[in-house]
Amino acid sequence: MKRKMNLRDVELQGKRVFCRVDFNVPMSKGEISDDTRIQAALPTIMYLIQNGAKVILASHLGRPDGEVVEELRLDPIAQHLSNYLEQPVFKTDDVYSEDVSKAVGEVEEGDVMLLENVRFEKGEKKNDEALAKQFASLADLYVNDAFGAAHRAHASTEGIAHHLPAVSGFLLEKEIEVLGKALDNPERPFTAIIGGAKVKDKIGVIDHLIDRVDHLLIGGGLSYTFIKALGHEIGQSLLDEDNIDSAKQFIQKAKDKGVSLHLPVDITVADDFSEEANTKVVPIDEIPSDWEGLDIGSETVENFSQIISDSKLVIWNGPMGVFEYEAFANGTKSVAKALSETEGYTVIGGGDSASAVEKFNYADQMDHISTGGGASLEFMEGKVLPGVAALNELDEEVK
Ligand SMILES: Nc1ncnc2c1ncn2[C@@H]1O[C@H](COP(=O)(O)OP(=O)(O)O)[C@@H](O)[C@H]1O
Ligand SMILES: O=C(OP(=O)(O)O)[C@H](O)COP(=O)(O)O
Repeated sequence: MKRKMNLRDVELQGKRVFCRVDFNVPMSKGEISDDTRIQAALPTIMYLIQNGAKVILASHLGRPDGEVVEELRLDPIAQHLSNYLEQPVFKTDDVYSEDVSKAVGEVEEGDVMLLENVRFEKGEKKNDEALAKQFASLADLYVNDAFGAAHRAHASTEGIAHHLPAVSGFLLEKEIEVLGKALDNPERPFTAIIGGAKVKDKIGVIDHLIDRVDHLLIGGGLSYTFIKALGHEIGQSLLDEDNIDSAKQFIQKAKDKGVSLHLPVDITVADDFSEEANTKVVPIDEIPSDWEGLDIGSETVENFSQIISDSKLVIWNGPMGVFEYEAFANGTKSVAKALSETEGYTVIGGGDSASAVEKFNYADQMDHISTGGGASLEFMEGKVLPGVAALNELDEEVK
């Protein structure tokens, strides 16, 4: 198998480098509320600086849909980044214009420039070839370090790669390596934990993982469709009627393949979807008709924790309950704790699971927390990520 080229494979000294990063960070009142993605891009940016590149960074923020949205300008991000780098970050007011092109011409070795939010341009999301060529005209080399946006075929994530030598940054490379190894050559026992709210969104992941894992643990809102598929009544719990048959098929497929599919055995039910609701823990075949399941119960927590503890590799995507409310956070918190304690390698697949791990202060104890929610889900579904596919390959064969 050939491998994608990375930063170490190319000469950077004096080169103008267009580096796509994912600085799509949560903002609140103009302030960055979580800068994980900015920090995650630092190794690549610092390497470019230290190796004498002229660095032109590009990112999207939010979904401005081809219009200039003042609140989505990247100025606070440029400021924040400049604090980390301890050097100025020159921010342009346009994404692409004659002024931008001129300013780029003045960037010197070791300088860092940040273009305006690429989604202010209509052509970005359309993967417009003219815009991709304009981006390419600014540089000698393209580096993609935006794993969080690698599932998007946009002008700055995919199109540009056809017009310049194109290599991966360190973050993108690590994400692909960790997730790829888990799927292709996992240490065993290999356990996947899938939770969250929507069965529909997780079907592809479950389908792909069931062929690879030893244990599949299912919790959270989507587990009720499985419990229903087993023939139990689930009261007011979340149900995806259209996918009961898929759940049945997965239960059968797991049996056929010898994969241990673990569903909750008990549930924390509530008489209302609120923090103040009355709650109790019941076995899955005793959910009262006017109550709803909002977390996994204590026996399930014990089962899941034991399996996690015995695993060599664990991938987790989706919370076990409505962890935003303290009353229903125990399952998610306990699974996070079990992951923090296992000797196995632990991978958090972005999105809500990553927020939960942060919230409960277990982030430092995880081996890898993906910076991409949608991107890691698509990767775990076995889909090709366009932002990765477009990068150049090295001719040398690797094992
Ligand atoms: N039993 C449940 N009933 C309703 N919602 C739930 C339940 N368990 C988890 N959730 C909700 O699921 C949401 C996350 O779902 P989803 O977007 O599918 O996960 P992810 O972002 O990890 O992929 C959380 O906001 C959580 O409150
Ligand atoms: O935040 C992102 O996605 P994620 O929340 O699924 O990780 C990425 O920056 C992609 O953004 P998009 O879903 O608007 O294309």
